[in-house]
Amino acid sequence: MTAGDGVTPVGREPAGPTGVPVQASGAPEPPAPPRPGAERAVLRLARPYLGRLLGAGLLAAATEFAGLALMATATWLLMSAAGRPPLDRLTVAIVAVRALAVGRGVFRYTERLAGHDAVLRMITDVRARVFATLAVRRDGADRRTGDALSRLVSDVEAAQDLLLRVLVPGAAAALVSVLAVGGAALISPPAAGVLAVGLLLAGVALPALATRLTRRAADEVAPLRGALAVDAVDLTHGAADLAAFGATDAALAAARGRAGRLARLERRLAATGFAVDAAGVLVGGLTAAAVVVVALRADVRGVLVGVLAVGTLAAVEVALALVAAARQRTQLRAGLARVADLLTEPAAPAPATAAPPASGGHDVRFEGVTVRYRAGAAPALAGFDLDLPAGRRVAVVGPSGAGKSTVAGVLTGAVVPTEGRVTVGGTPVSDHPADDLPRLVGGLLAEAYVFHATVRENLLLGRPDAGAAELADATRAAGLLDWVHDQPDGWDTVVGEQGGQLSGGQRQRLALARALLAAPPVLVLDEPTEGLDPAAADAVLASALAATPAGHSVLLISHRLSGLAGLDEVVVLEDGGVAQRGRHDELVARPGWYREQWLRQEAAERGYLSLAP
Ligand SMILES: Nc1ncnc2c1ncn2[C@@H]1O[C@H](COP(=O)(O)OP(=O)(O)OP(=O)(O)O)[C@@H](O)[C@H]1O
Repeated sequence: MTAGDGVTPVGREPAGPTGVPVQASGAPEPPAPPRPGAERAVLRLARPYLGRLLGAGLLAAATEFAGLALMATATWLLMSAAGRPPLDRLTVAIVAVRALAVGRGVFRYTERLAGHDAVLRMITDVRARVFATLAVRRDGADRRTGDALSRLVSDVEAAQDLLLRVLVPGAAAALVSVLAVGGAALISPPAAGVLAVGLLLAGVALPALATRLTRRAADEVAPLRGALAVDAVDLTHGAADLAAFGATDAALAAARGRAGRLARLERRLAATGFAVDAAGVLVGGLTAAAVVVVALRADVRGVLVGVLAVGTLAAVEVALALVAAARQRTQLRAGLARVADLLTEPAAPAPATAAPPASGGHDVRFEGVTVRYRAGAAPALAGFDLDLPAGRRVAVVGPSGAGKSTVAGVLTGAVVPTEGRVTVGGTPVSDHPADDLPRLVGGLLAEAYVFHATVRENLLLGRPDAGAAELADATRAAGLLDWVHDQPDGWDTVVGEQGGQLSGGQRQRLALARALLAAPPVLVLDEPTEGLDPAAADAVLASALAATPAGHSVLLISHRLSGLAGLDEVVVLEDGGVAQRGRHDELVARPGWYREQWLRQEAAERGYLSLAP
């Protein structure tokens, strides 16, 4: 039962690589280089906050400039004070030092406030877009919870860091470097030339070197983190199965291998970072020395030489922020590319036209629907036709893999047909607004999720405004009411994560009750009695059908043929095509898969087979 899991058949695949393809050895394949334009795709979402970001950038530049000016003025003040001049010659400098010290703190504070305000607003948009895309994404690879979580949390933070740690400080450092050269030129143009060279080394050459040295390792980090998040989810959720198959050690070893590789990469990145930082300090010292020599040769004397030396050290330090920004940018590339993959994808299958609302009724029609999940593979559904006018009840049966769940997936919009179309109320499913379709079509889909909440909360998801009587009716129809009454906490019984504190049958009944409570006009029931013994299955199916309001249509997907006698039509699917169709008694009378299977199931369930030799 895989069709309803949300997949995109061939030709509709979303763009871009996802996660880390893991080789049998457990070592991740080298990542594809992040595609260009990822930053642009993310930054496009920052547009509404451009004013705030510009403000933050200017405040950051003001902070750095105040720091630089503070160092230069303080140096001038200290050196001048050593000559014991009259106090009034120092007054302006004293006031300037105080003002710059206070101003720097104020600028820094307001810059952080403005920058974070803009970025947190933008991140909210990014997260909402990423979440919306993940929620409807149709390729199997991205159904991995860990990877999705990693994209939502750490990759999205890359977008935040791109602005706060790369663009804003980078732009501020570049601006202040230019101002520093201008300031030095007022004292000595040749010294300013040397300073410019030093700043170019610190702000251009070193960042380029840092990028070159760390790019490859950095590109591997984000997908590896995603893979580790997948490991964490698999190891936790699959712990019992891994133990049952004696595979725990191998799975742990593979995860440990990835964790070790991540640690090695991060160590390498840190070591390269330290080396580049050390080179930055060296550049600062050498530039200051060269500036002093050139200034002395240019006849600059006394206090101003000291101001130039200290100012140079401070300016180079400001320019070195560009090294940190470049390093950060390199490390963010892969994460940004993973986010951009999702941002550049349509968040949901957009309606082609403004769809007419539910006034079209809820007649359902499948017209030549073909679904092909993979290129070259046989179609899961081939030219499937079905009429399900309002009030009709149809069962789709057939052997495993025949395409039954795919029919349900196409009807609920989870699977997009490769050819043909499905209409509800005359409007193609893909043209119904995403919010409207579940009100028309819904029910119990394959692998229905039961939440870690109370029985009541799980049920109310189907219809939030349901009253006590409606809750009881739906639960009774699903055969779960006695169990609820037997629980000490009754409706407030917590069912555990993924319904883990329920038996398989109880979980299925709870999901069925929720579907019955929701009572959409087109009720899809995909294997509603899975996990129940034959007698219970017959009883539950009968009561569920009886509880469905007249006028509502039912599409029942089932591998059991019992209890179908009351339905208007039974469609037998084989290899994606319709092999037989008719009412139950007609099909039982005719030779074919249905009759054979019916006789076999009847015999097995009545225990006759056990009497066979
Ligand atoms: N998400 C998917 N990706 C690729 N192939 C898929 C996917 N879902 C289903 N298929 C393939 O499509 C075919 C039909 O699958 P489907 O789940 O519709 O069959 P089914 O009749 O419901 O089977 P079952 O009774 O075992 O649940 C199968 O061959 C299956 O392998």
